[in-house]
Amino acid sequence: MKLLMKAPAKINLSLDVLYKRPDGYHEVEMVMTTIDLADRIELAEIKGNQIKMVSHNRFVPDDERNLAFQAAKILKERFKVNRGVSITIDKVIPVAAGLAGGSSDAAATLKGLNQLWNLGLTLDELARIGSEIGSDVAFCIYGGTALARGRGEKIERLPAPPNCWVILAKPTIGVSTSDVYRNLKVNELQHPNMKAMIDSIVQQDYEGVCKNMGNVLESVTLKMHPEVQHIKDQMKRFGADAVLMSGSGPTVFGLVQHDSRMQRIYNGLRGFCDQVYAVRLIGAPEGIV
Ligand SMILES: C[C@@](CO)(OP(=O)(O)O)[C@H](O)COP(=O)(O)OP(=O)(O)OC[C@H]1O[C@@H](n2ccc(N)nc2=O)[C@H](O)[C@@H]1O
Ligand SMILES: Nc1ncnc2c1ncn2[C@@H]1O[C@H](COP(=O)(O)OP(=O)(O)O)[C@@H](O)[C@H]1O
Repeated sequence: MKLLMKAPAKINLSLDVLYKRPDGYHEVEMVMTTIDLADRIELAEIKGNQIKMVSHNRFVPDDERNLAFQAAKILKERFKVNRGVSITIDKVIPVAAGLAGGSSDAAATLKGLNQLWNLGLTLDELARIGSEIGSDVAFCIYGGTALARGRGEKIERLPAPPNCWVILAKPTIGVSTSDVYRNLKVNELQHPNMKAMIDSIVQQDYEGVCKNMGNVLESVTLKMHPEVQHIKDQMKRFGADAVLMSGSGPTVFGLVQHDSRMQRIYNGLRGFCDQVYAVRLIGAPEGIV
């Protein structure tokens, strides 16, 4: 038997860091939402008792370092599953980009294998297992829009934000999430207004969402990589309503509601940035409006 899963990317509409914890992680508050840019994962039963990992992208490991492999391994060991599976990733989401591609692949693998192996786990149980793999995996299990706290694994679901286009531009640099957190000066941050962001989403106030976007990790990544600031400036100049870096970066996203303005920004950015996408916010979990 075979299963095809969609693994959508996320953006952080708002990302705040409250303090550094004794365990080395940072206590965060983030509003996250899924976008219509997704990897495709094929899960196929194979003979034997192995996990076979297939990836045709040179930046994506095809062994136990892959987060999807780790997801399968945890389920297999914890629930004593004596069956083989091959996991094939068709990579669409840019890698090491602040879009949670690896976390989303892990989440889709957990959800798919839960079905394929008839494990009967709830979303909450899958999210708890996912958070052992990475801080963003729990959010990716639920999808949609959520406030994430703790190190990112405590999820409170939110309604979908007002509909709009998301234009993404990724400069040709990779950013290490742990480097960004390590260089963060937690006492010198300009905190975004998380409550105003959540209220704007609940009230379907598009201008409010735009006005309250903020990401404290920009203070590190923009200094390390000035080209990210340059892309932000260009996106604003071409007419985006609001512009922000996603996660630890380096991907920059801009929001816009009008189709013609989206097209103008997209065409403008294509002139000097290789990886540019224009997608819709999904905002609600698949199948739920
Ligand atoms: C910054 C964010 C925002 O959504 O996303 P990305 O930019 O990676 O997409 C997340 O917080 C990233 O989540 P994720 O990529 O799953 O992080 P993990 O694998 O758990 O951790 C990678 C490293 O980042 C640091 N880390 C991560 C999360 C956190 N709350 N505090 C931390 O200090 C730790 O040093 C950890 O070793
Ligand atoms: N399935 C996967 N897809 C992408 N990267 C993966 C995957 N599994 C492991 N990785 C590793 O995780 C690193 C971060 O990848 P990714 O999840 O795309 O970025 P981010 O954490 O910025 O959202 C990559 O450099 C890659 O080596």
